[in-house]
Amino acid sequence: GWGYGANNGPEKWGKDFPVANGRRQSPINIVPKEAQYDSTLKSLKLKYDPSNAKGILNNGHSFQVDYEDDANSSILTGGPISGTYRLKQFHFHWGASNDRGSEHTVNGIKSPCELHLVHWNTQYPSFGEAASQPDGLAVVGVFLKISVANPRLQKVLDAFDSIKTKGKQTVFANFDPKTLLPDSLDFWTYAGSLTTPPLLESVSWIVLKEPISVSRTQMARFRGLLFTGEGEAPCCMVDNYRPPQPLKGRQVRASFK
Ligand SMILES: NS(=O)(=O)c1ccc(O)c(NC(=O)NCCc2ccccn2)c1
Ligand SMILES: [Zn+2]
Repeated sequence: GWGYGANNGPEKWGKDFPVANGRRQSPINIVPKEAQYDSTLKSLKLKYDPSNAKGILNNGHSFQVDYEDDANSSILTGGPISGTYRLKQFHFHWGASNDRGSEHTVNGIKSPCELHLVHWNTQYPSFGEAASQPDGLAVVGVFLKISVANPRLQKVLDAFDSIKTKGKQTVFANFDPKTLLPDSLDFWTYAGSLTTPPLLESVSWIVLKEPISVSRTQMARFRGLLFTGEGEAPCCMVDNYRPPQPLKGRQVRASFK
C-alpha cells in the first residue's frame, strides 16, 4: 500500500490515485503577498466538546485522535465555509529533522510539524460520503514551530507509548482540541484535497497564520512512533508529509490584511 518511502511515497501515488495530478491538489506553498484579502470571509468559529474525544490510533501513516461525530457537539462554522462541519479527527505530519515536516509551506519555508483538524459537512450523511463531495470537508491546518515546550501537547505525547506500532489504539478521553490552537485565528484559505491517498478533491483548506510551539524534545517523541506493526522490522514514523503541489490557477484568500 501507499506510504512515504522511496517505493510507495508521494511520487508514486499517481499510479493508484490518478487524481494526484488533478486541478485542486494539496498541500500548496502559500505566498502571503499573492494571497488576496477577502473582507467577506467570516471569522472562524470552533466549538468543541472535550467529552467527544474517543481514542488515539496509530494508523500506519500518522496517529489520529478520533471524535464522536454523531451530533453537532464539536463543530466548525464561519471562515470560508457555509453550514456546519463536524470534527472527526485530528492528526499531525512531521519530519525526521526540524528543517522539514509540514505539508503546507509559507514562502517556501517548511515547518517541523503541521496539525490537521478534520471536519465534514453535515449536509452529507457521513465523513465517507462527504469526502467524495467538492464541499465535503474542511481541514484546519496549524503550523508547529520549534520553541518552548507546549504543555497542551503533553496528553497526546503521553499516549505514544500505547500506540507505538501500526494498528495500536487506546482510549483518549476528555480532550479539547481548541487548546491546540494559537491566539490568533487569522487564516489563509483555498480549495484543495486530502494530502494522502485517496487524495480526494473535497477539502476547503483553512491554514492558520500563527504557529503553536513545540520543543525539540517533544518533536523527538513524535519520531519515536513507528510506521511498522508489532513484530515487523521497525521503521520510524518520520517524513510523513506530501510536498507542495501545483497551484494550477487557484486563488488563495486571506482573512486578514
Ligand atoms: N492530511 S488530510 O488531508 O488532513 C486528511 C484528512 C482526512 C483523511 O481521511 C485523510 N486521508 C485518509 O484518511 N486516507 C485513508 C483513509 C480514507 C480517507 C478518506 C476516504 C477513504 N479512505 C487525509
Ligand atoms: Zn493531514
